[in-house]
Amino acid sequence: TMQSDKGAGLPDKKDMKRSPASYPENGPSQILRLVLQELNLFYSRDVNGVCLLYDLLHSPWLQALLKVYDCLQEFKERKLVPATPHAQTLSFEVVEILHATSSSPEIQELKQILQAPHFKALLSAHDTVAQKDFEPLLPPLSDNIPESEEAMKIICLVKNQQPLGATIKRHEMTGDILVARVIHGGLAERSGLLYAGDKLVEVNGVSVEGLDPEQVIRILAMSRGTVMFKVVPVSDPPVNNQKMVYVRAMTEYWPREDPTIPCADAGLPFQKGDILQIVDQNDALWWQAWKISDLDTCAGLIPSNHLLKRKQREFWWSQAYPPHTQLKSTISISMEEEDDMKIDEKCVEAEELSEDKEEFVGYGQKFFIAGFRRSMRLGRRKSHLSQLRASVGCASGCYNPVGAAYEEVVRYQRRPSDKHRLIVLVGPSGVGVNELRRHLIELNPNHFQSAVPHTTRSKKSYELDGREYHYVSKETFESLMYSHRMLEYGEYKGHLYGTSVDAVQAVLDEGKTCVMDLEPQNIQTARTHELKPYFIFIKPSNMSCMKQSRKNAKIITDYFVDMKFKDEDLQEMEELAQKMETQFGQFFDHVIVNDNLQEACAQLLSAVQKAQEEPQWVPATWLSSDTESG
Ligand SMILES: Nc1ncnc2c1ncn2[C@@H]1O[C@H](COP(=O)(O)OP(=O)(O)OP(=O)(O)O)[C@@H](O)[C@H]1O
Repeated sequence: TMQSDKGAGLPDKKDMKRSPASYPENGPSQILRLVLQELNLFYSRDVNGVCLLYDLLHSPWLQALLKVYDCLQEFKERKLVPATPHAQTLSFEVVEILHATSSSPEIQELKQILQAPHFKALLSAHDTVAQKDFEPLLPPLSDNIPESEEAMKIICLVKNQQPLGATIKRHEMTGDILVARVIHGGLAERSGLLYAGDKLVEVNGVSVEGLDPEQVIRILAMSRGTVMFKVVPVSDPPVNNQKMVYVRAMTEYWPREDPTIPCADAGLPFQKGDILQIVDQNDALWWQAWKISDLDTCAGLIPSNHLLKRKQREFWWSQAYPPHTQLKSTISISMEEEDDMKIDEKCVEAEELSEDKEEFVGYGQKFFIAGFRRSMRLGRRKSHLSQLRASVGCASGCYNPVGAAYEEVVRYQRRPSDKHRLIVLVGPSGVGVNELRRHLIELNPNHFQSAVPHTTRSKKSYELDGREYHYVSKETFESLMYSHRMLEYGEYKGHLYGTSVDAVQAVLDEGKTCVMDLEPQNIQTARTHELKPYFIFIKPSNMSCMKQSRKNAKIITDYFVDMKFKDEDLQEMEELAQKMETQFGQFFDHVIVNDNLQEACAQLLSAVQKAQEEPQWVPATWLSSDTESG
């Protein structure tokens, strides 16, 4: 019964839909009135619980609240314009008038309301909004401030045992102590209060006037908890709107050994090949950077590209950068005269034949692996020896240009549709580069492949063009050389041997991974966007381990066949590896120590898979040339 009764008393739905603002008589207070009328009927009939509900709904506070709600609804849709922006003044005037009028209880009440603090505050807020006066108002400056007076800022920083993250310097002309730079991610920078160029006036209440920067630093060092600075702020604080760049360090840098660094503590040491994120290049000489392997510390100072190149040039002659050579036992022989070479010919030729057999049957495989020929490997070494010889005693030939100190890099993730990256193994002669390469290819010969090298020697009866070698004329070979289409080449017994870019491309075009080894001098030739090579450095273990693991290993020389490693060979291999790392370490994407062969093979396989499947840092130019061509 209640439902039907209630329904009868309610306004019909059509009316309800209309906006309560335009018909306030249909608003909640009106509805309440109607509900109360209905409840009244039940009240008289004494239905259980109705009294309680009636009293609740009848309560004056609820009715007042709903009236306020109705009014707000009404005003919500109107654009409000203040009747006056000076309600406070008006209120004062009204109070004045009320004072002068004869007092009645109503007048007394009105005076009380108008003078109550919360009402005055309400009017004040009203006027502020009405006048749209949202700016803070500063007291006017007094007229007698001298022209030279500078605005000061007092800054308190809680040190908490961390460095301040700012450096200071003395202005050459004025002798003022200035904030030289604020280190990214450091305390000062995070506070957002101290800027490069701010002039220090006081530190912890001590005036710095006439002090040396070192003395100021001593004051700073003594303060443990809070440091208080009084500074004259720089007129236009520098804004850092540079985009962040990632670079590969092409050289190493040790701030503690650099007497020119403004603050050795703030320096960032790095090694060749480290990836750095440069966050500030505002200064022409000193940049700020993070090592991506160590992002939670604050940034450090590094020399700018220009400055580091200059430093490299200065240190150039004092550093040993000998070109990579092979083991001495082979060098000493090769450096001797032609006669020795002749004695040797038979041995090598015989050896090459036996190696051929090995390639066909020795490994019990049905496939053929090109590019492991002894003559080719020896030829390549020879070419470096001749380079070495040519540079001896030739002043201009000794010039080794210094490249960029940093190389911009980007993250590259190979998409499944992209060609595989070329895998290049680099290592000192005899370390096992070819052993590892051969093992990798044998693991999955359908996926891993060598490139077929070129030669100018004539084809032997049992060979096939394009299988052992591409047999080409000297002219063709030389034109490939001169047009930079040869990744490496050398001469052996009057014949040229080498691996071309196209031979590598042919493997990649088949959707396979090309695996090759290169002398480190040729790394730069191979570093192109079309091959996107991934360099793995194969390195010997320590002497005692090597002696053990190389007990039965044989060195390849062009003189002795199947010669065992002597201690000095191993010693020399270690030295060569060190030199290679010093000179070319920046190019190595991965390093494997070849001690236990099985372990080294497993590491190689996993590194190669990561190179193809996981994001890696590559020179930025590789990707920009991709977009240009695509
Ligand atoms: N981890 C290893 N344990 C034992 N012997 C090894 C290991 N790695 C390589 N060898 C052996 O060392 C010798 C030299 O290896 P390999 O011919 O691969 O050297 P390389 O680095 O290719 O040198 P080169 O460039 O002079 O040809 C071979 O007899 C090889 O079997």
